[in-house]
Amino acid sequence: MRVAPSLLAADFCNLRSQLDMLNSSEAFCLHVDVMDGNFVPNISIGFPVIKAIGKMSEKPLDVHMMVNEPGRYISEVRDCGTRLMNVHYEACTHLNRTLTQIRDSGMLAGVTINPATPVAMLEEVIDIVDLVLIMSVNPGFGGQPFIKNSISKVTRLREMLARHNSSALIEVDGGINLHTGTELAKAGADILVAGSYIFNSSDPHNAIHSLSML
Ligand SMILES: O=C(CO)[C@@H](O)[C@H](O)COP(=O)(O)O
Repeated sequence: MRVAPSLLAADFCNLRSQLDMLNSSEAFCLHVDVMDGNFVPNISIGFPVIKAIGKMSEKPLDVHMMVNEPGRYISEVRDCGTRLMNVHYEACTHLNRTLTQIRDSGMLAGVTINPATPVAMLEEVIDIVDLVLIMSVNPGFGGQPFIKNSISKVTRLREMLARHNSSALIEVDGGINLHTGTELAKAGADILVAGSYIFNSSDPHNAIHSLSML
């Protein structure tokens, strides 16, 4: 299993040491949450901080834009050294255009769906995405309980990808631990995003390792 630690749960007073730990871990990429206080109720970090993270990270950045109309920020996200930009289905008026522009900018394009959004809504864009992120909590906060129907959404998405002969990856984010991660692995998830499970652990390195063994 590929593991994407969510930096939202990291100790921002000690970002350098947190990134050193992640650089030497089995993490596949770093998941960076951007919140605008509008699409989601919370506000997190912006481009100057992400750029600094990009300079220190040896892992690719997976930037999750919890922002209305994220297409306005494609060049800023790319200039932070981002490998993959995730935008919400619910936040883009012109989703096809935004995903195409992300790819044209040289990044991989990810589309994200909220817990209440059916997988079927992705049918018309699935051929132009590199990754689908299924939110297994309502976005905006770390530490929330896992929403169980996310598991059957992974199954349905796996079927859709097969029908389209797509190699897009399936990422799941929110309430991930060894138990929920095991269920998601069985359903066909490729990447697990985890915040609290990793950063609240007394041994974050080992927490990443344990998820990577699923
Ligand atoms: O995007 C989000 C929340 O909006 C997530 O990335 C959380 O940060 C995951 O946190 P845990 O549920 O693993 O604590």
